[in-house]
Amino acid sequence: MSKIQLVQFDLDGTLIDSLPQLWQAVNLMLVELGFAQAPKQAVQHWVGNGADKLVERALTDALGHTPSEHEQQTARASFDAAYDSVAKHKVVLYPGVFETLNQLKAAGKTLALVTNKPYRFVPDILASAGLDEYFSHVLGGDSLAQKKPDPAPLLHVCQALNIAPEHSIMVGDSENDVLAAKAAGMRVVGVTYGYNYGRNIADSNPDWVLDNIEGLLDLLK
Ligand SMILES: O=C(O)COP(=O)(O)O
Ligand SMILES: [Mg+2]
Repeated sequence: MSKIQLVQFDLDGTLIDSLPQLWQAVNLMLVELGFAQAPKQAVQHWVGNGADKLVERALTDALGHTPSEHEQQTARASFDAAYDSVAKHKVVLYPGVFETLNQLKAAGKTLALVTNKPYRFVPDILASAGLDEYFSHVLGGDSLAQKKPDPAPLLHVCQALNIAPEHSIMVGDSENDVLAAKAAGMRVVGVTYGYNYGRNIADSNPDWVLDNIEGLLDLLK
């Protein structure tokens, strides 16, 4: 695996445990709209396809039906304001993240971040986590017309850096990461400690499954 030049990372559920802040923001939104709060596990299962889907899933659960365009827009504005106020609070990195990123950098790998989270939230979260100096490229879920599981963001990063997909690897916690990487012609590592709608990442058949991100260092030797 020494041929790998570029490592593309997912953010939520892979590098940081953002569920506490996402849960809090969803509940601030639900309360503002007059609904009951949602349990943490429900929110965990709604994360993965960006903020619009998170809001739509929470609203569908609260309303008992699919929200109208107007309901969705009102809720999304409420969620954005709430998440703006809490997203960068006490950002918790998973064990081994700094060590792994530092060693990959020291080994000369290029690192990129491809998240489905709307871009506007990402720089502050990275700065708060101490991760703002690591990535040559950072894409949010709304940076391009397509988001994961579409391969477009991963291929965009490869093209921008002039690195072939077979010389890149994706690391993520969700089937969206696995599907995007496979469609991009890239190998993929699934981490077991993230969200993935409460499902086992091994079921999505990533090329490797890791319980701790530090396992990457052995893989990429
Ligand atoms: O915002 C989401 O739904 C998931 O974000 P991620 O792609 O960083 O896991
Ligand atoms: Mg994720």
